[in-house]
Amino acid sequence: MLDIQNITVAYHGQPFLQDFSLHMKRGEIISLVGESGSGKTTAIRSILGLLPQEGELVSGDILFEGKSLPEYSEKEMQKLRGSRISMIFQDSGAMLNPIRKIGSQYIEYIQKHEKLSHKAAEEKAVAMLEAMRLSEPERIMKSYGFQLSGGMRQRVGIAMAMTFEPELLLADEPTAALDVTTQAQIVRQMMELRKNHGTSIILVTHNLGVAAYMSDRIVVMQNGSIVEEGDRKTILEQPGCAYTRKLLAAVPNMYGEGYV
Ligand SMILES: Nc1ncnc2c1ncn2[C@@H]1O[C@H](COP(=O)(O)OP(=O)(O)OP(=O)(O)O)[C@@H](O)[C@H]1O
Repeated sequence: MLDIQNITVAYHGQPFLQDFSLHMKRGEIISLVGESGSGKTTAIRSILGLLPQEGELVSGDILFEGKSLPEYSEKEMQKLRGSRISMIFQDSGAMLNPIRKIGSQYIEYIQKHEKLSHKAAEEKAVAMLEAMRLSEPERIMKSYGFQLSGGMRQRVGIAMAMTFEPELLLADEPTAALDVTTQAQIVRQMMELRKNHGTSIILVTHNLGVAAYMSDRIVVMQNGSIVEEGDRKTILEQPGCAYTRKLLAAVPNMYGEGYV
């Protein structure tokens, strides 16, 4: 479903992400792991054409269901984002407008992608918030972002990203800022999305525990390149490269569901 072919991304004209390739099947979960600055975010932002101004995709191609994403117009991309491909960030809640109530933003977002009455859109939003195990969804709809905790805001952002059961979910450190219980809930929610809708997920994470728990495959990155990739078991039990071993050694206790 997604085929990233040898892409190179430059910042200020200097190539950084080099020759990055990734082939992904429907319903697959792949984690990108690596130290800060290794290029994980750059890789997933290029898929959606959301590189910062200084960044540029200089070569390679990204095929989504056989179509070249870099050839999409901005309008076509906007239609794709948030419906067929969604992205969640470490602080998705920060994308909410602070001076508007959550409900009106959520309803507007739904109506942008689907022809629904105000009432039907509202019901859909409330149902998604409930699915994120947010209690009192009606109250949340009437709140401003600052009236919610960071973890609640994050779950609102994730609910929005999941509203249209995307075919591909790009998750950039989605649980990093959350407490362990909320982390586990969100991880389960993502797994359910895959189970119920066959969503493919690319997860960027520092947390090898989360990567170990969720992914079918793990891709290890360093300095803008892939240094190792393989199925979860191989990477965790027989890492081939010293850098992967170092990352693994830095995780105190990564086995067992208790970690996530
Ligand atoms: N806006 C930018 N302008 C210039 N260089 C950038 C910019 N964004 C990223 N870079 C370069 O790309 C490198 C990788 O950044 P990226 O965010 O992709 O890494 P990462 O592995 O996701 O790191 P982190 O885990 O800290 O988010 C940075 O160290 C920097 O050199």
